[in-house]
Amino acid sequence: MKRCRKTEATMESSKKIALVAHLSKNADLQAWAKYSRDLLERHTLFATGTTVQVSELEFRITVHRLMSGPLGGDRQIGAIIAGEELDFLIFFRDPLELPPHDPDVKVLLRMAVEWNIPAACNPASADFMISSPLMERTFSGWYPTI
Ligand SMILES: O=C(CO)COP(=O)(O)O
Repeated sequence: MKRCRKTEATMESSKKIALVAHLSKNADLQAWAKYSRDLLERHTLFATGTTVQVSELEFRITVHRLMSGPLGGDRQIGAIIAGEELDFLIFFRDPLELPPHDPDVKVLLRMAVEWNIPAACNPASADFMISSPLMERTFSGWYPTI
């Protein structure tokens, strides 16, 4: 199998962050976003359909709206990753229930791993990652190229 080469990439101090939550985890994301609002507002935010409504309405955080997850939102985030326009993924998944678009979820998480995107799938991981000193400065990592 052909392997990818890794090419250096730099994240700026203002990160591009995608926020996603499955329906049963919207309350968790809401609570986490409220707690982390001051940190989040320094960055550029993207969110899928329902998640964006929760974030904008409750906390007045401006986010770039993507499609709802079941209608292609996860794949849109994957495309943003492939376009080298995403630095960070916060995705509160429901581990107990498979959504109808589970294949899309798997692709998104696979892409986050492959593209070396920090991905937090629960509030504690998100807390540790958003409070990292690396969030406030440029960071040199790598991304895959064939
Ligand atoms: O289903 C999702 C991610 O897989 C999230 O989609 P919504 O934000 O539209 O609920």
